[in-house]
Amino acid sequence: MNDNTPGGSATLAQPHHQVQPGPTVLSTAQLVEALPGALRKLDPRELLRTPVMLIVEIGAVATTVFSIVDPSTMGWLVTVWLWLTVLFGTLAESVAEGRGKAQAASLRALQQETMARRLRGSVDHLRSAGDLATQTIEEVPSTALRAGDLVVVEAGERIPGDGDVVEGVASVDESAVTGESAPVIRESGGDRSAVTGGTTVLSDRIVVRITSDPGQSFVDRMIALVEGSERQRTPNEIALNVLLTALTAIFVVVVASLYYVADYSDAHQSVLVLTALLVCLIPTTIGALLSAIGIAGMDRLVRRNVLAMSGRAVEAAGDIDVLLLDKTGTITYGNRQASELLPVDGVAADDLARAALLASLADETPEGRSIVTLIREQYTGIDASEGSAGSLVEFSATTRMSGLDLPDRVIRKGAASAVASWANETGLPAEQASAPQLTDLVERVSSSGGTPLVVAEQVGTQPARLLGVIHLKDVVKEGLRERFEEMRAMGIRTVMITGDNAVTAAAIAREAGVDDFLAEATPEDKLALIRKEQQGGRMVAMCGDGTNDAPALAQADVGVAMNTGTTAAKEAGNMVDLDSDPTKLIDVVEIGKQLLITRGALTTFSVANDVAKYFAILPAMFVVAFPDLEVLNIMRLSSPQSAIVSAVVFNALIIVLLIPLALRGVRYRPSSASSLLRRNLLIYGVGGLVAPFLGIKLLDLVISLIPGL
Ligand SMILES: Nc1ncnc2c1ncn2[C@@H]1O[C@H](COP(=O)(O)OP(=O)(O)OP(=O)(O)O)[C@@H](O)[C@H]1O
Ligand SMILES: [K+]
Ligand SMILES: [Mg+2]
Repeated sequence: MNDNTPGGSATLAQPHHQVQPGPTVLSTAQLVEALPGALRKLDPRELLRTPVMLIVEIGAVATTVFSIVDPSTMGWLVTVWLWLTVLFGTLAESVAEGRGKAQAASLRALQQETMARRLRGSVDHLRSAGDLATQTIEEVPSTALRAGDLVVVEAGERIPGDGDVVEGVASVDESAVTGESAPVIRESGGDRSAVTGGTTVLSDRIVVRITSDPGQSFVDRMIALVEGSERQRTPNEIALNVLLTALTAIFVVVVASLYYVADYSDAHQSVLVLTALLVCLIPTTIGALLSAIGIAGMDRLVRRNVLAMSGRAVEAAGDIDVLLLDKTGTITYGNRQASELLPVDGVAADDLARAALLASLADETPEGRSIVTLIREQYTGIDASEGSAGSLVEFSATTRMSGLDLPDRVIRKGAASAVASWANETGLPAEQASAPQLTDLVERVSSSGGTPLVVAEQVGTQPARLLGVIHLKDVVKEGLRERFEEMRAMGIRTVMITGDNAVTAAAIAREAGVDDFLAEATPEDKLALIRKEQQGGRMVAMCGDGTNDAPALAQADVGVAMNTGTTAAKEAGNMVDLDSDPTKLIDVVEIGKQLLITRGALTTFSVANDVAKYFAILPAMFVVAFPDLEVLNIMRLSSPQSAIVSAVVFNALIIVLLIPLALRGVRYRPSSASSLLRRNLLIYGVGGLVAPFLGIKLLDLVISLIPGL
């Protein structure tokens, strides 16, 4: 299993795969499907979230009562169209939600109950008792699994729940979740240990520690996400909603006082006319489409295989200044494999091999296992039986070393600087800890982009001896350079952060085409770098895959975890990229910007529209009482009644016409914020002012043909 199969999916060469373009018009099927949901949303308690639409509904109730008491053609026309206005609003939201339904249905198929083979006892207890997979096994339904349970999964079986591989290596078919058919490697110890419930093991046998309780799995969260049921409104969206509500409240007061003013000046206005006026003046267009815009933004991300757990992060992505990327597993495929052993002068190759083997026998990381494989293949006959008497010193990202403590000696392997300072502590003089020959070997490996692990041994209480270097190789993912260039054009600086040494980091940074790098970084350093950037007022995105990236992923404004990464990383970030493609951030940024622009454009359009409608209705209402208002009657509509009905109909139709735009998003082209603003004000502001004049005039020509108007 230790071949060089990329750990990520193989989709990197074609980052924009399978993105269906959004609809340009609504299909009848879509509308019919969305209708039941739209009707349910007419419940006033649901409408409380969008007070603008609640006011329209109250208005519709008022005109219904009015029309029953005092029936007229105009009364019923206004009433019907007011109800349609509310319905079009709920329909927009329902259509937006509907787009995720098919995907949710296929995800639900992954949740079917399977039998799981659960091990009795804790992992440590089982491990000390021998091979995990031969322990007592009980069959339980997958729904009975709880976080902490251990299960065995073999080739051909479905993984019964989310978890981390604690023993073994397997190739896994994750296509049901990621849509990518190439199998991925999942293995214990490293950053590729997380498995998703519902995916299938293709080869070998793994022991998985379940990490989620029923109902809280990754697939559960995905379903909630694509259905939009868990959508939290973002601070921006809430602020805009408050603004729209305030505007609505002002118009309610204005129109109510108009009732008295009109009465006083003998130009009495009916509840019907005033309600129609109110609905035309309040920002119904954006009120109706606001929620659909947000849902559609999340949906566009899902279509690009990115799961955003928070809408706030999607909006933040629109303003990103810096992108930090972990190296191993993010920029590279994360399959660091031992490729050669390089002993220093005076050390026999077999002695280095034995020490390296001893230091790796119990090392469950992919690096450790690949060292064992290499030595077993190339240095046959090395005896490492004494290893069983030793105790493992596990690798940690903080010490950057691992090894074995034997009764008579201690063996360490790890990052050159870490091993050098350890050797120094055992009494090895500093100049010997960085002897020129060893430094040469380290340089040689590093400058090729490889990771050097220095191997050292301390016998008794003597100073440690440095034996040589293990060359770990990793492969940079394809197509990164062009995409990082695109980011540069968008004004985003890319910085690679790695626990590796500076020379390796520089080589990989050059190959991948990032702007800058930070080497020998501990998890704390990664976190500190993000804080520093944020304190400088910059918005930071972070892409990572490892448990050691988790704090940084949590701190970043946008934290994108690779799907190949650990459970800890996926839980810490606010997005997961199912394709494990760090350059996917470009799409995330574009969608974030597009979301903000679409909301701004439709708000501008909505308000401009309402201003224009004022000129259609007010002259019509008062022209009989005040003939002087004739100068304002620039639209020359056929009758006051027809004018009012036309305005109400236009107000409702414009919502339906704009649903496709709300769902698809306003087109985003990289350009400066100010030119974007200018362009949008021009199109949506001026467009919003002109549209009602044309629309209402045309409607009036038709509506005036109706008898009684
Ligand atoms: N199994 C291991 N035993 C000893 N040392 C290791 C082992 N694995 C990695 N190292 C050393 O520790 C350093 C840090 O490794 P780690 O996987 O934490 O990197 P990182 O911080 O995630 O950065 P990146 O993923 O970007 O390379 C490596 O560069 C390597 O020198
Ligand atoms: K309106
Ligand atoms: Mg890593």
